[in-house]
Amino acid sequence: MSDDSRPSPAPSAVAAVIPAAGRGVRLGPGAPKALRALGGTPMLIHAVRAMAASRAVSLVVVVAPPDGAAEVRSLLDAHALPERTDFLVVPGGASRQESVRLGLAALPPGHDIVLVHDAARPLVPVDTVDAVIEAVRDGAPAVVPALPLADTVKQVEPAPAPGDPEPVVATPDRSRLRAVQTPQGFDRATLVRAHETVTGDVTDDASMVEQLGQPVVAVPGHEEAFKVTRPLDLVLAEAVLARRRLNDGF
Ligand SMILES: Nc1ccn([C@@H]2O[C@H](COP(=O)(O)OP(=O)(O)OP(=O)(O)O)[C@@H](O)[C@H]2O)c(=O)n1
Ligand SMILES: C[C@](O)(CO)[C@H](O)COP(=O)(O)O
Repeated sequence: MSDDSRPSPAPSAVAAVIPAAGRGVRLGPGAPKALRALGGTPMLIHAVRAMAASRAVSLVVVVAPPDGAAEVRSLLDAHALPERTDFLVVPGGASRQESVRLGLAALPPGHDIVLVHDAARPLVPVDTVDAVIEAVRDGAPAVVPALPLADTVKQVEPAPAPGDPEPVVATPDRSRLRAVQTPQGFDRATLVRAHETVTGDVTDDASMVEQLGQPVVAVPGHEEAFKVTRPLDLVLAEAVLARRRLNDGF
């Protein structure tokens, strides 16, 4: 049989882990951030739909606030979600890293590619999700969606005394810096090893893979994949959603 006549292997199954267990302190007082409304629908539901919008994603694991797993299950039941996707809910931990680890531990066998996506990035477009998956399928152990920076970045030293200005010590070359988003995509075994091995504080999963010495690559991110962190981000998210609804004619 020639190479051309061989059937192509089935593409690896993809699961998405959505850490949604944070309080959202920077957003201000209220319900846990992932449960707050955006366009009348909980932010988490937007994030779940964004992952399930990819036809490659067959399982979504939601990592709920530690005391909110039942509420999250009810929310998933109450909102329309694609039937081709399975959903699991597990309680989260005290840090994002811990929550992702708990989500990974709940993954059944059979999903060789894992996306990790912040509930706090509810509006990531499906093309970005698919671009990350494609890069993992092409052989990268870890993939991040990333954007060039719009601002010049300064490195500072701590202020000599509280309230004093911070001394600027360097201006890194902006052309080589990227602002990194989610979903980050991984070969599952690599991500599991990273979470078993790396113990220090980190702010994203790809940096754990970097610490293993494995390559991480960046694909283009999207401006609508921004993270809802502070109150102004919620205003922007509402505006993006309103624009989408206008464009879609509903
Ligand atoms: N213990 C935690 C902390 C954070 N997250 C999740 O990690 C993502 C990114 O975190 P961030 O935006 O910092 O959310 P919060 O931790 O909720 O925000 P803050 O730091 O303002 O409290 C969010 O989807 C958040 O729910 C989590 O699952 N478990
Ligand atoms: C994972 C992340 O969204 C990539 O930019 C980011 O690092 C999360 O940071 P946070 O301070 O926990 O929101």
